[in-house]
Amino acid sequence: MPKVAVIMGSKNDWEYMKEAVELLKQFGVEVEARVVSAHRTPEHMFEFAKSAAEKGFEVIIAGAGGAAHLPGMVASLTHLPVIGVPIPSKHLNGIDSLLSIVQTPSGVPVATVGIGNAKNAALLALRILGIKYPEIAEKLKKFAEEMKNEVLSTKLP
Ligand SMILES: Nc1c(C(=O)O)ncn1[C@@H]1O[C@H](COP(=O)(O)O)[C@@H](O)[C@H]1O
Repeated sequence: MPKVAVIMGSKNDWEYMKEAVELLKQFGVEVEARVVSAHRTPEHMFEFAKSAAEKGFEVIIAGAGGAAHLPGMVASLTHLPVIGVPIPSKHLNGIDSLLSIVQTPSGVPVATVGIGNAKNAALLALRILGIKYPEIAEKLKKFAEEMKNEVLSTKLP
């Protein structure tokens, strides 16, 4: 069973990040979710990122808000794909989070989704896993088909 780590800078990010966890689980992916902060728990972040591949994780999803350094710092310490979720922040509505995550320096890629869009982070992780696991690729096709049918059957008042 593929394994994805879903990390976040604060327990307060869970209200957004739980969406990614739920969707990944629906697709039969093993998920480990935990709070890891580059700012508040730097040693723990280092240890987590350095050992993530050895522990069998194949993709890391990292959510952070404000000065959102977590996804980029984790990406600098592992060769695994890292998907960043900019968490809406109190003062700047997540624009700060988005720019902090998307503007990593050349050489340290973080695939960045929209502000608060943990669902897309999960779907992107599933697409990455789908390269290796045909059953996930199949489920993604079904998911897209269902979404299409839902849109096509929409009746406006
Ligand atoms: N951006 C980071 C990092 C980091 O990047 O290491 N650690 C925590 N945070 C963010 O701070 C915001 C406020 O956190 P609190 O609500 O706990 O004060 C959260 O959105 C978290 O992701």
